[in-house]
Amino acid sequence: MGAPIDPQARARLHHCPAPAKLNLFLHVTGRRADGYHLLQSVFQLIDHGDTLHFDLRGDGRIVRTSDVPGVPAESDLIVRALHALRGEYERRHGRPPPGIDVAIDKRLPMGGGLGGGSSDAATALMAANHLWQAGLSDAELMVLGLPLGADIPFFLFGRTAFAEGVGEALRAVDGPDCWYVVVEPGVSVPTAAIFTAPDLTRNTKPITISDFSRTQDEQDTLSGFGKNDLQDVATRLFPPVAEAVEWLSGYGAARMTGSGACVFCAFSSEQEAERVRKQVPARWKAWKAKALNQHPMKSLLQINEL
Ligand SMILES: C[C@](O)(CO)[C@H](O)COP(=O)(O)OP(=O)(O)OC[C@H]1O[C@@H](n2ccc(N)nc2=O)[C@H](O)[C@@H]1O
Ligand SMILES: Nc1ncnc2c1ncn2[C@@H]1O[C@H](COP(=O)(O)OP(=O)(O)OP(=O)(O)O)[C@@H](O)[C@H]1O
Repeated sequence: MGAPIDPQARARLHHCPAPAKLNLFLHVTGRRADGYHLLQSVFQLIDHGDTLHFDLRGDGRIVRTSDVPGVPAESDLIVRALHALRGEYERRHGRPPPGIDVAIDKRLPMGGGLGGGSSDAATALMAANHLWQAGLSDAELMVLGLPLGADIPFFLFGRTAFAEGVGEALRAVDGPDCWYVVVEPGVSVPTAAIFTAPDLTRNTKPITISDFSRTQDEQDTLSGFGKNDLQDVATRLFPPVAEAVEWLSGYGAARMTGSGACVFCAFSSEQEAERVRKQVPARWKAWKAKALNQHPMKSLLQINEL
């Protein structure tokens, strides 16, 4: 049995955004002793993603009320993140928190390189921390989230970020003010298959944060900085990804995000992005999205604090 629901506290948070991320570039600079790869990347939030709904329960249970095809509830990163937060709550407060129902409107494709599962988990941590009044700082939530997904700390950080390590060392950078067209090539790319490929580039020379920031100041930011070191392997193993890169490259500096499969290209206006989106061949799903400079949960929670 969880703690009784405080009638003064708000008992629900509906329409919570879990936005996607794009990796504007992604360099593999080495490998850790445990096999995980050291990365350098700029993570950019965009205004397209999943939507989550939370309701407190009186019985202490954590219940996913919607079906996510291919993801059983017990392995869902949302549910696993909520269990981790419940454990931390119990350690701090000496009693379990109230329970919680979570419903998911899933829009982001799995194995898309858009960080969907990690973003869902980060939104769940922010929402439950608020509803349970658990009192964890963002930094403490990041520590809870990192073992579950390398991108979770970024989503909790909630700003355009220069990331190092496996994605946990984050520094805020000014991101571009632009629109993206994102093409879903219709395949799901397992991240592990890309990182274990023998011919993966693993020795890109490390850059500094100012190498990136300087190009943002001086150059046309839409032409793209660096490259995605995972792209050569992913396009070889998954031909639809190669086709999407080739097609979108006809309109600008197109590139894959994360370990794929999705491919994106930046445009300076919504109209230009819409014009290109309309021409995407019908065999692919495609959408446009705006670059965000702050995670929308941050403002939503501030409003709820008032
Ligand atoms: C590549 C990125 O999409 C960049 O945003 C992410 O770092 C991927 O993070 P993720 O989806 O949370 O990846 P995980 O599901 O933890 O990793 C799957 C597998 O990919 C490999 N992996 C992942 C991340 C990393 N930095 N090095 C790796 O070698 C590991 O074999 C791991 O077992
Ligand atoms: N809530 C969730 N949403 C999506 N996938 C989840 C979720 N929980 C667990 N998973 C598992 O995580 C896997 C990767 O999904 P995800 O959408 O995070 O991939 P991705 O977009 O390629 O992410 P990344 O950019 O981090 O590699 C899925 O195949 C699924 O098995």
